[in-house]
Amino acid sequence: MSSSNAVTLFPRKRLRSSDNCYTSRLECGVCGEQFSLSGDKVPRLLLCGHSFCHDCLTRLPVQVGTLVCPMDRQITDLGDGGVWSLKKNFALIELMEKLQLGSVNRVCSTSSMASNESTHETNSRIETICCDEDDSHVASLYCLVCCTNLCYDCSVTTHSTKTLSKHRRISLDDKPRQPTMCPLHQTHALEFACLEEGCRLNPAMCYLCKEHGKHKGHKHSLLESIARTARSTARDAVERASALLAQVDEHVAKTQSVLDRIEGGARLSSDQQGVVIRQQLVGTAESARTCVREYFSRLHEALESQEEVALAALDTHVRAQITSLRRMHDDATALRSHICTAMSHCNEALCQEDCLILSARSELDALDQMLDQQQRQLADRVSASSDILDAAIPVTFTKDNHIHIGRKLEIRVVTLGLDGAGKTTLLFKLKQDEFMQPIPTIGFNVETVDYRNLRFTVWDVGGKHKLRPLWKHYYLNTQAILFVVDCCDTERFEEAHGELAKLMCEKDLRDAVLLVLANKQDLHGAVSCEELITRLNLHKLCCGRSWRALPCDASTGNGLEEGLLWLSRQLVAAGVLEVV
Ligand SMILES: Nc1nc2c(ncn2[C@@H]2O[C@H](COP(=O)(O)OP(=O)(O)OP(=O)(O)O)[C@@H](O)[C@H]2O)c(=O)[nH]1
Ligand SMILES: [Mg+2]
Repeated sequence: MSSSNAVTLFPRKRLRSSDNCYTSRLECGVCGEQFSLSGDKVPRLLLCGHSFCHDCLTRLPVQVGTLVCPMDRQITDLGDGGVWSLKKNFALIELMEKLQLGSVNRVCSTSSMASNESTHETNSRIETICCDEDDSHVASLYCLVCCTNLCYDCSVTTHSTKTLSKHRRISLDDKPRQPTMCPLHQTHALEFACLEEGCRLNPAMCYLCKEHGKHKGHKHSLLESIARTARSTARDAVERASALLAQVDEHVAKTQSVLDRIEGGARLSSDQQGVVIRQQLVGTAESARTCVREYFSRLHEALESQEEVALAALDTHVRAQITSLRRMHDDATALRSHICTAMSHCNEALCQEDCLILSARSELDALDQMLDQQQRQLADRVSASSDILDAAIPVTFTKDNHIHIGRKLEIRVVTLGLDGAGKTTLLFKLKQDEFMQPIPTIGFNVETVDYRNLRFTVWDVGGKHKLRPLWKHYYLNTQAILFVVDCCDTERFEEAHGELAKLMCEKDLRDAVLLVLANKQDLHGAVSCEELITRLNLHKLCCGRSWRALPCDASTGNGLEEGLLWLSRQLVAAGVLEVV
């Protein structure tokens, strides 16, 4: 084999500085080329102890069956076999094998160090072995004769001769592994694995360990088959890990992209001409903050304008009240002066003699009449202006922030429900705090019920079947519906449900709040309010409306106060303010 075809066991680039000291000893002293494990460059020993490659030895001059060492000129007998009869330098070959193994291990350890940088890269480096002929090529074949890793091209070029082309080359995956020798019996390879639990830490053994040594009689298996299983497990794990890694990468990218979208900030991108553009992106967090700020800014503006309207209404009210009070005050002062004048006339008359007082009789009668008249007028004026003569200025706000100034804010309520549910009884309990036995209502009853600074005008309409078509005439401007149900009359729950369902569809009652009164709780057999809610399916029926169901009974009035409070909270902003 020519030197160009010589199998290079140690690609020069792979040798570390510590390996350089071996290099000179692994080179033939004649041609200066590296020894190989076999073939033309295999080292052979002369009797003097020097080694030269087989190729060079065949070129040295043979004199009478002897060779002269080119180093110390000592003579070695060749015998019949010529150069082939010289022993190979096995010590050197073994050293070269060990160095080769060390080189492979270093490749692996380099790969594992790189795993800290990226597990992906690690996987590919473990798989990648360089071609021994050219480091820049990736090996895919292994020559069983030359013991070299080769890429396809180098395999063709280095094995082009007739002899070398017969070398068997196999896929790198099928490359036979070097057997590991037993540390106790160095001539025997580790071929078996001990399966005993106690030998778990160090299960590999050679034939001697198995038959006669410390693993004698232990259960065992072939090291190769166990290693194959372990390798297959490792391969599966690598596959699964790489699939998982892809998922994790995707997840990491996604979380980062969401973070970027939330946080915003500077982004670099390039346009079609490749010019890098810096963009400042607004994150969604900042957009949401802007949205909140804008909403409250609009709300502040609306509230400020509503406040101005309310203050203007209050000022107008106060101005009107003051004007009326001043006029009333002036009138009263003028009246007082009239009365004083009349009094002094009367006092003067009292001092007159009898005949003189007689002549003043008609004048005194007129004065008397005038006093009567003034007294009546004053009483009328005082009763008509009871509101004006109150220094308190109660204010109430509706849900849409409109101001109501004065004692009572009027609320229109309509009481509906089946006949006999207790509507009229409840109305009288509210109005007069009395439990009455009313007759069935034909037509309607109407009463006002004062509650704090609200005045409820309650319309109670008869619930008999033939009267129900009249209910619709009471809907307009109704702010609240009281729907009364007799909780003892469970057989008519379905009928009650049907009537309530119709009410919920009425256009004029769209904005009215609904208070369902579970009445007659004092009677034995009355279902609870919770059960009524379920039986009438109120959550579904009243969905989207401001509604509540409360237990009550008209005999004691239990639950009515709570009902009025709930109504007032629904109808008036900030609840019901106490009159100042
Ligand atoms: N024990 C008890 N009886 C009640 C209660 N509420 C109403 N009643 C009685 O139930 C009956 C019917 O009451 P009404 O108030 O007339 O019923 P209504 O809903 O006005 O009936 P219509 O006017 O026909 O629509 C009367 O005998 C009431 O005394 C209650 O809470 N407890
Ligand atoms: Mg009635």
